[in-house]
Amino acid sequence: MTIARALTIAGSDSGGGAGIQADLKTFQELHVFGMSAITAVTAQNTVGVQGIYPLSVEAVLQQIDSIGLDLGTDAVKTGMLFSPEIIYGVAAKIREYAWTNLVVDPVMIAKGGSKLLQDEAVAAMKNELFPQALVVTPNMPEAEVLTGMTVRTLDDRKEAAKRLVDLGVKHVVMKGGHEEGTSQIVDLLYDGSAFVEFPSHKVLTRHTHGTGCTFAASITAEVAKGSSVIDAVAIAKNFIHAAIEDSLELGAGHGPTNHWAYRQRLNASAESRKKGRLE
Ligand SMILES: Nc1ncnc2c1ncn2[C@@H]1O[C@H](COP(=O)(O)OP(=O)(O)OP(=O)(O)O)[C@@H](O)[C@H]1O
Ligand SMILES: Cc1ncc(CO)c(N)n1
Repeated sequence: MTIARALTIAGSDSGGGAGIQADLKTFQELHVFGMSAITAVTAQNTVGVQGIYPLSVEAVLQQIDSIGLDLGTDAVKTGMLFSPEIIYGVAAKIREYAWTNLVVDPVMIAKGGSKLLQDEAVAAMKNELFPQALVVTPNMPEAEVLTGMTVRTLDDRKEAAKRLVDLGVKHVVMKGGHEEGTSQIVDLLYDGSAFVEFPSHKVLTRHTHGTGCTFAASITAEVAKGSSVIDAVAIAKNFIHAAIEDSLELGAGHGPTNHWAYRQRLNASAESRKKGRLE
């Protein structure tokens, strides 16, 4: 049996809902062996970010080498990268190991407003990481920073996606979680020639801590298993939707999503099919 492997290069969220913790839980749920290189340790919970402690560039790159020189990986996801120095180093390592299944979640700001990426790191991300990316997954505020344009409507998101493909990105998923005044959320996939829409109803909940990390980690896991990007996004959309719908109601603020909800639903439907056959 071949075992699909995925590496996340991201920040640690002590609260367990976002960052490295969300990524590894998601990889595991999708039957992918998860590995990590931590860029920064955050003291964080559902209420906010209480502290950010970036690691040295050397410490980040050594973790990547430990994986590159031994275990190898089938896909890589980047999340919170914090500084231009970390981005330059990470981009060089990804090039060195010729890791082409790269999913870049351009994490900038946590739900409470804390900065997880320095302003001067945006250019490094665009110049060094985007040209190597198979998929980039901006939310609407991130798309605005990356393109310099206002992103409110679906047409704005289509224009922003085109601008990101012009930077060398192969696929853009423009997430719609921040769209206001709608009962539907449409995530938009663009591959440089066509748009595919992934609609779902909007779950009315405040428990959306780490939705972006979990969504991008699901895409990474599916790509690691050999799925096409379009199939990976379809599964990721179902994974995050189940995780938001069956939320755990933890903490006093924006609680985490339920990383086992997708598997629980798959098991339940397999069980009822089995029962149907026996009856
Ligand atoms: N209330 C909701 N109901 C259903 N799906 C949602 C909801 N909020 C977000 N999503 C889905 O979650 C995924 C992440 O979208 P979003 O735009 O919220 O990312 P994000 O802002 O980067 O997340 P975060 O920064 O909290 O990790 C998308 O697939 C989006 O459709
Ligand atoms: C470590 C970390 N990465 C990403 C996010 C964005 O959800 C967060 N809140 N914390």
